[in-house]
Amino acid sequence: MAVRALSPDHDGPRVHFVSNVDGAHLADTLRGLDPATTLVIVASKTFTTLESMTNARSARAWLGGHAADNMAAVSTNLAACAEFGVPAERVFGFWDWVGGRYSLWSAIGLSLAIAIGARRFRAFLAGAAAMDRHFREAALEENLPVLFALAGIWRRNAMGWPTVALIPYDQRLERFPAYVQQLEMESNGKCVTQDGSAHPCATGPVVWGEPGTNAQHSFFQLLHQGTDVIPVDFIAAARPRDADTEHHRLLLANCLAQSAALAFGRAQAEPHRTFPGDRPSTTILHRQLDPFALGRLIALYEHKVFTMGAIWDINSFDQFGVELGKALAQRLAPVMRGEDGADAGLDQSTAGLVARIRELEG
Ligand SMILES: O=P(O)(O)OC[C@H]1O[C@](O)(CO)[C@@H](O)[C@@H]1O
Repeated sequence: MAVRALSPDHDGPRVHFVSNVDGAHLADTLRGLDPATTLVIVASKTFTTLESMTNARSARAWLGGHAADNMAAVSTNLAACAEFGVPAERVFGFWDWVGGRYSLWSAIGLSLAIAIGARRFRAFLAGAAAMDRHFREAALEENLPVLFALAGIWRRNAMGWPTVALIPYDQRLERFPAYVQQLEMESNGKCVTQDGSAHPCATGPVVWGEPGTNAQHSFFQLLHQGTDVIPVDFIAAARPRDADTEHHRLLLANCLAQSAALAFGRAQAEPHRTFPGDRPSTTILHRQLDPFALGRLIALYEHKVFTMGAIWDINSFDQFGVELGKALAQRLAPVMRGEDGADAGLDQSTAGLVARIRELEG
C-alpha cells in the first residue's frame, strides 16, 4: 500500500510484494526478474506463517545458487531464520509485541525505506510521530483520532450502521481501503470484552472501498439510493504530485460533488430520480500525498481504531479470530495432497467439497 502510494518518491530499486499462498502471485511477480539481481526479503514476525514461508521456500528455490547471497529477513524469530538459511547478520529484528497491522513503523518498513530512501522514510516516520503527539496532547474536543472515533461509535452504535465505505480520491491510495480494512476489522472485529464477557453492543464495522472516481461508476448508486445508509470517509489532497492540474481539479470537483449529493440529496417528482440525502460522510483533506502526509494519515487511522477499541473495552491488539481457519488449513493440507487416511473424520460438507475437487481435477 505505502510503496504504491508514494510512487513519485521512488528512487531505489524496484520493489515487489508477494503475500498470497496462491502460486500465481509469486509466479506473476517473478516473471521478468533475474535471480542474480533480485534480493528476496522474507518479512514475517513469527517466521511460521504458512503463506510467507511457502513463498519463501519457492523463492529460495527460484534463486538457486544465488540464495545464499540474495536473501534477507525481517523477523523476531532468529532461530527459525537461521534454520531456513538466513544468518543473523541478515535479519532485521523488531519487537515481538508489534502486531502485523501496526508494524509498518518497525523494520517491516524496510521495503518502503528501500523504495523511497532513508530521508523520505524518516519524513514518513515524522508524519506518524506528529499525529502521535497530536493524539497524546490535543484537547479531546480538537483531537482528530478521538473525534473520528466518536463519529465511528455514533455511526455504529447510535445509528446502527454496520459498514463504512472508504473512498480515497487518489489513485495512489488504491490499496488504502484494504489496509484500513485489516487495521480496523482485525483489531475491533470482536464479540467479547477484555474480560471475556459477551459484548453488549455492536463493535467493529465492515470497512470497504475503492478509489474515486472509479467507485462512482460501480457502487455509488447504492450509496445514494440504496435502502441502507452507508457512511463514507473521503480522502483527498489539495495539490497533485503530477504536473497536470486539470485532472486534479476534476478529481476534487467529483469528491466534493459526492459528499454534497449524499448530504443534501435532490427532491424530484419521480421517485426513481429522487435522492433522499441526509447520508453522512467525513472528508479528510491534506495538502499533498507525500511521505509525511501518508505517515500522518496512517497514524490517524491507527489511533482512531485504538480509541474505538478502548471505548468498546476490547483488546485491539489480538486476533484470535484468525486461528481456527489457520488450524483447519493445516489439517486439510494432507487431504489436498491425497495422503492416505487424511480424509478420516472430515465433516460432511468439507468431505463433499473435497470429493468434487477430486472429480474436477480429473
Ligand atoms: O508476521 P507474521 O507472523 O508472518 O504474521 C502475518 C499476519 O498474520 C496475522 O497475524 C493474522 O492473519 C496478521 O495480523 C499478520 O499481519
